[in-house]
Amino acid sequence: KGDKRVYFNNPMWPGEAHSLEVKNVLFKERSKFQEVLVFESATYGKVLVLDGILQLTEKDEFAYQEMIAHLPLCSIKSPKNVLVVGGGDGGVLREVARHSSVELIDICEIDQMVIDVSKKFFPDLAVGFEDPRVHLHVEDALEFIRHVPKGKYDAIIVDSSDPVGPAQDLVEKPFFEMISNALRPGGVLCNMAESMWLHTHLINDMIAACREVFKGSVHYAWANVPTYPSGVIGFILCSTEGPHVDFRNPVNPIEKLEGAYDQSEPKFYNSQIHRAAFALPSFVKKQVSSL
Ligand SMILES: NCCCN[C@H]1CC[C@H](N)CC1
Repeated sequence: KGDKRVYFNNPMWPGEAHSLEVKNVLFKERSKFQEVLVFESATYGKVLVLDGILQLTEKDEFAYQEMIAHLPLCSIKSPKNVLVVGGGDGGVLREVARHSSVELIDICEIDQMVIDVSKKFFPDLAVGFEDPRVHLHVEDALEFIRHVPKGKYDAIIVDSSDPVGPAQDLVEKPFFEMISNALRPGGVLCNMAESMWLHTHLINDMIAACREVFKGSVHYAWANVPTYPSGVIGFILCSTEGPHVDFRNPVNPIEKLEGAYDQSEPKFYNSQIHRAAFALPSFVKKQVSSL
């Protein structure tokens, strides 16, 4: 058939590979941290790839950006101060900005090239940077979080790439301890947590570390994102000791929020999907509860 394809094979998911047909390559350079690739796909719009790992496509990015933002923010009454770690494409910022109670959105992204590339090729995601509440910090999150005053944030969202390379430190206990310190009592963390089909050990290690650090509650949730490996992506939701957070009953339902950018509702997230995200297949329940 002669179509050109990019193959997403990686040692993290041996023996398998997802591929997308390429129409043309739009950008390919090495930043200080990683290779940044943008291509126009045949059927999923433009695609962002970091070190050979698919980060997002225009067609299905909203599933991930909405879930990682609204699962935590709809679980607490009126979030005010929010920190986004990673997320340099701006998609999570776009979703956080839907919450009118939010007054401050700090974002800490290590790679300026990701931000520049998103503004050039993914304007519907980079729109997130235009909100006046957004304060951009281009630096290593490990350094940034070390200097955050105790209890500053109501919610922290870690929109990281895979823990190989720049994001390696973001899945370890010292980082979680600094995150916990930066959250108020009853504050919430939402962390990208890979695939229940592919990353059992990593998920176990992350949940075990979170259970030691976060004395409120720790839950695993998941969503379908067709272009991520195995078609699903997980999230770990944690709350610090203090006012109880019941992640499975959103106290701040999205239905009553109006979009900061347009009046359209989120395209994937809603209160039923919120509840469903915490319903786990039995093999995962057993694995997670046994930790
Ligand atoms: N902000 C774009 C999404 C980044 N999250 C992805 C989740 C799946 C991973 N294999 C790669 C990063």
